[in-house]
Amino acid sequence: MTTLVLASASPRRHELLATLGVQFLLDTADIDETAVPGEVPLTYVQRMAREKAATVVSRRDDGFAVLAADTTVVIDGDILGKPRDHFSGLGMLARLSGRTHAVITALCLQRGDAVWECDVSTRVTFLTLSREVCERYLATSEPWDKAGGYGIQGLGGALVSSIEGSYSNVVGLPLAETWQLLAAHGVATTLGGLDE
Ligand SMILES: Cc1cn([C@H]2C[C@H](O)[C@@H](COP(=O)(O)OP(=O)(O)OP(=O)(O)O)O2)c(=O)[nH]c1=O
Repeated sequence: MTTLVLASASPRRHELLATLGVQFLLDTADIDETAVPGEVPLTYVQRMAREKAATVVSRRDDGFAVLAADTTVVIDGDILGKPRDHFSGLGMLARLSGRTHAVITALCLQRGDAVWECDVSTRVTFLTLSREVCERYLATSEPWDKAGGYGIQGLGGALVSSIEGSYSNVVGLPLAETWQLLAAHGVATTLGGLDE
């Protein structure tokens, strides 16, 4: 029997994976999240997820499968990670205001030398935001640990006029694709008690 390890410090990912009803352990991978100059967003998130999984796999023996994910916000081809400070948070919200962006999550499942990957993209459209609204949102604790400087699952949901695609993907772990990835590779065979 394979033990699943979620390589993530994100409380949202912990909660979302627990929602599937699968058993798992937690570990974290501290990797350098700097993008390579010229790296396209999809290549970047895939590389991040792969590096997180590989870091945790290297600490475990063969009886473990490791799941890792990386989520980023993409607008005009640019990667918006977590805001460094108030100024960068303000810049991110100003760029997202009144426009549609993509939220991409890459998933990586690794067991021994075998690596399986998939990625999911959701289109998110923001309301037009006044400077005052941006400032008030940045005064909350929400933006700082989240790609693009907002959390759709919190007050940030009030900034979003519509989404197209997976909601759980925006929060950091697309549930349908995660379930499919785990089931396809025999890591989890029941979904909340239901057979796959
Ligand atoms: C856009 C958006 C992102 N996020 C979060 C999901 C991710 O946790 C985070 C993006 O950073 P990530 O680097 O993907 O993840 P993380 O550093 O939080 O956790 P770990 O690498 O240990 O797994 O942004 C939200 O919670 N809500 C949102 O609406």
